[in-house]
Amino acid sequence: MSSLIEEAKRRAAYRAVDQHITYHVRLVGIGSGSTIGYVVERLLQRGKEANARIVFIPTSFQSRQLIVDNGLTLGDVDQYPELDVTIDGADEVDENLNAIKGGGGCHLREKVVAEAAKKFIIIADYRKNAKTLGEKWKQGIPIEVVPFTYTRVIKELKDLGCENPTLRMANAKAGPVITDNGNFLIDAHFGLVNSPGELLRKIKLLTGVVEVGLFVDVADVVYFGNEDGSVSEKKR
Ligand SMILES: O=C[C@H](O)[C@H](O)[C@H](O)COP(=O)(O)O
Repeated sequence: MSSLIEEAKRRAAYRAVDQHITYHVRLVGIGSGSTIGYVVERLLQRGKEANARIVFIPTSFQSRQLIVDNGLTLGDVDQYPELDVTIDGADEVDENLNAIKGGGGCHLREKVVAEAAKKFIIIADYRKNAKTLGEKWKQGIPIEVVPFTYTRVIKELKDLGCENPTLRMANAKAGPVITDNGNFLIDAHFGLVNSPGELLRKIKLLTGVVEVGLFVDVADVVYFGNEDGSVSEKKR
């Protein structure tokens, strides 16, 4: 990954921490993916004392490891159903702050932890900044499904106009990717998504679908790290 992209992720993450993890914040959701690592990096720079009063809620196995390995206090969303702030990455964000998430297959828990927070902040590099969803992210909308339903869901997605729904296959294992929740993932290509709310509702109604990687009307603020080293902010 180019250092320009990594630097863009880092700047967006640092800005989000500096602006939103303020003195009175006690419960913080920690997203998943590569960008979120820079959030933890920034938190650690603030020193032990600043983090000691905060409980961190993970959104995946990876995010849980990140919290534990860096000596932060771990909680879970079943103990804390209402959080102050959640910060997370995204695969693409449109001009209305709707997002595609789940490139790493974590979108079920990510959505729960995002919706639990009073403020949901997305951090991303410039490659993810789009006018319309589907413009830049070409890997489809991630959909978590109960394993035995996947051929049914694939058929129903085709009936909804999906171009090429594909069962996500693992790289270092034979067979499909298994999510943290023991489910399968389907990546569903719908081209440009002009009405993400409508599409989300249609997919979510398919029997066997556990969660869809469309985050509609959830984000409050998005920070994009730009190529020139600046950070842009979009607010709802
Ligand atoms: O399932 C994964 C998550 O939705 C990630 O937040 C998303 O894929 C972005 O990841 P990254 O920061 O690595 O681009």
